Amino acid sequence: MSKRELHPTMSHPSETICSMCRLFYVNKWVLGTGGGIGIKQDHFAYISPSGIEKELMEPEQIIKYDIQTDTYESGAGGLKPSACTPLFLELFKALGASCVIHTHSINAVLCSAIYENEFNITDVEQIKAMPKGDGTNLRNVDTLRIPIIDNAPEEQDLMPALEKMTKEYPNACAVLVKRHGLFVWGPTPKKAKIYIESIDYLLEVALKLRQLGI
Ligand SMILES: CSC[C@@H](O)[C@@H](O)C(=O)COP(=O)(O)O
Ligand SMILES: [Zn+2]
Repeated sequence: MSKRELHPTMSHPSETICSMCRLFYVNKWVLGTGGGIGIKQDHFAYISPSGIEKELMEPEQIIKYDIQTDTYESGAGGLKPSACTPLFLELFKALGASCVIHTHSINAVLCSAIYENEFNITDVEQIKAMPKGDGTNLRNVDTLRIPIIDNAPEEQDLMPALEKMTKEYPNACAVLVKRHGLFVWGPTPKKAKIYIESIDYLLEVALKLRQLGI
């Protein structure tokens, strides 16, 4: 993925969504149509379409959703926006995110099953890539906390738990959904990418430390 593809003024959000999904597919984060991305720009949200292989998406298939009117233009082939659209919109509105990434990463699914209500980790260098919520980053000795909410039969049914989470964790940049996956957000696509890469790495470290009994 080139620097240009993550630069808000150099690349269209639809291109950024497609190139990030191709990258995430290699990590097995968006296999079998799972996962998706929403990017907010002005009063529009660019959202991956529902039910298609996310690594094969083309920019013209990305849905342009008007946040003010709650309407959208169908992507090429009459595609609908992701089932995660209400969750993306809520994270834009409640926490000021501009990019939300959803994956079905194996590390996320395993950690969501092992930890009860919150994943937490401290004393790992990569924690320093994570935001504290006040414009600075956490220190390696700080604790990164990621809330965990229960899964639901349909994505829209996750809304009450997501809304509760945004009030209890106003500085959060991620939430795990039990046995489902991970949502990570940031003020730009580039930052959201850095956060999700760091979080997945930290989830894997936690799983391996546990396996080793450390
Ligand atoms: C493998 S189906 C997964 C979906 O139910 C959902 O959780 C998901 O991640 C993607 O939904 P989509 O509507 O295709 O954007
Ligand atoms: Zn999902």
